[in-house]
Amino acid sequence: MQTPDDTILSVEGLRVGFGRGAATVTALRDVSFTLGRGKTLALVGESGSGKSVTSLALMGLLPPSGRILSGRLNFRRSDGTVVDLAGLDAAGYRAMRGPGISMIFQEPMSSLNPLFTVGDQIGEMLLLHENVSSAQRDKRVIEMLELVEIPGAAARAKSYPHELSGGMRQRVMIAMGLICNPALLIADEPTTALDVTIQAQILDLMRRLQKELDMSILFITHDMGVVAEMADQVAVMYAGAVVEQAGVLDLFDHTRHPYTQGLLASIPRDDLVDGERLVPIPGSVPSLTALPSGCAFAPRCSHAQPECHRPVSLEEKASGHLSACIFDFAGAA
Ligand SMILES: Nc1ncnc2c1ncn2[C@@H]1O[C@H](COP(=O)(O)OP(=O)(O)OP(=O)(O)O)[C@@H](O)[C@H]1O
Repeated sequence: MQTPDDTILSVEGLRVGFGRGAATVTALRDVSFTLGRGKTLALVGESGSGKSVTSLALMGLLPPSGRILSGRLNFRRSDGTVVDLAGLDAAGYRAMRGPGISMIFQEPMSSLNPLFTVGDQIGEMLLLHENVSSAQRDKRVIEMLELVEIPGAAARAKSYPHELSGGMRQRVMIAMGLICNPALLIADEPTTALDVTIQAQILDLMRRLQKELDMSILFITHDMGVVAEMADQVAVMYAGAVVEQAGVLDLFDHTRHPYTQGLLASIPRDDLVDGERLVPIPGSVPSLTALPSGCAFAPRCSHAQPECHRPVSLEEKASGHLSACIFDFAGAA
């Protein structure tokens, strides 16, 4: 399939398994989504739906027990050529990380080395990917710390991670993610560990940097409030597959998949009036080793019919709005 010019990433039928032979557990069953150039796609879903495994597969960072079973991960490089990331070897991935795709994680303390200054760690990323002198490296590190609005950047570059607050550490992680000017940034719950004020500042910063650096962002979150603030497009995951993808307004206003409707009905909102209650989705996420046949959400779905136990795939129900439900519920949640 051709990747259109305005698409930076097109994931098609990604399947990832853990373990070997008959004991293989398929964690991603058929993940498909597209991300437009310069846009933010939020990947949303409950815990265990496969968001992190998707991002690790994209980065070539699956643990040794995990492997891509099938699928294409078409990524458009800055020079316009398209590469299938699933076909890269270790050296190919190393070259791609940094200038092509870079990732920031939820918990900076586990990603930063406590024994090195933050300046050294940001600079190391640059040395891995670009042939720069140590003076150029130090200059770029300080410029980067200024870009992520760390006050007293030159002095802060000499700090160790434990000397910084949680919000400042997350800014350092963003600086590390951006120093090689990536075309695509994968942000895995980057603000979950922060309090709401700092979270808002980090989200503002990411939006500003996205515009300035013309970057595409794959934003992983389970927080629909963050989705509403950050995303242009949304892909909703359930039990290792994407069940709905649409533009953010379309997804909120014309929710088509019953699982997404359930997710939206179960989040706290400011506009609930007295007497209105949050409605949790009944039941729990199925085990990957005992998935029902057909639609994996059917056992929890109030609209389920006998035909839901036949295979179902993600299909375009309206322009740019895809849903993996045999019915079409295009109302508000
Ligand atoms: N190393 C592993 N070995 C075996 N199974 C794994 C491994 N890593 C993840 N999985 C399984 O893959 C599935 C998807 O996990 P993943 O971490 O991607 O979910 P998630 O949507 O990111 O959840 P969370 O929001 O809690 O991070 C889960 O069922 C998980 O148990």
